[in-house]
Amino acid sequence: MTASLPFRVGYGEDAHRLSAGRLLVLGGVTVPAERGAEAHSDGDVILHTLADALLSGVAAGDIGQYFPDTDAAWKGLDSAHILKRALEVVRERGYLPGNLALVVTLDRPKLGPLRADIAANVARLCGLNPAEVGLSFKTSEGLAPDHVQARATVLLVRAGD
Ligand SMILES: Nc1ccn([C@@H]2O[C@H](COP(=O)(O)O)[C@@H](O)[C@H]2O)c(=O)n1
Ligand SMILES: C[C@@]1(CO)OP(=O)(O)OP(=O)(O)OC[C@H]1O
Repeated sequence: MTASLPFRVGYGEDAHRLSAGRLLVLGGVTVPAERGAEAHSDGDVILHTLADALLSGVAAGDIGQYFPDTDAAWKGLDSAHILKRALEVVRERGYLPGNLALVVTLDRPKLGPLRADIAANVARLCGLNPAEVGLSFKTSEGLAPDHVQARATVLLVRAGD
């Protein structure tokens, strides 16, 4: 792919069921919670959705193609590795992340007190300033109390511009 466009946009989503005995990891930060995400990996919906958004921005598929959940090698995987691979693909195609807009839907616990920590860690993993990481939290208003979900939009900027 030639980097013909100065900017590209990417979008991603991910959701996991909440279950007892699992850690709740969001943006690489372990959140004190009674339940965590059921998943093949660590179930970090922020990093999964972000990696999918990055890949979609350069039309490079999705994380399931790079890290199939049928492969035992990825069991318990730290999702920072998934994000790292997606960032490499974006760079190989001539782009860099500009800013990120993330939304997490979770009824409990409240995530507001962890907003700065999560944004700082996501920024660090992406090589960005925390001011480039927008993080919104929503409850499902009790409509989906047993899941955690994230959505992300990313701006990609042509490298070297
Ligand atoms: N897990 C969550 C969910 C929401 N918040 C914050 O609560 C406020 C109200 O959210 P609604 O979904 O009821 O509109 C909002 O300020 C969210 O940031 C939260 O901290 N943790
Ligand atoms: C990350 C992978 C691989 O460990 O598994 P999960 O942790 O279950 O996550 P999901 O968001 O369903 O998608 C991608 C998978 O291939």
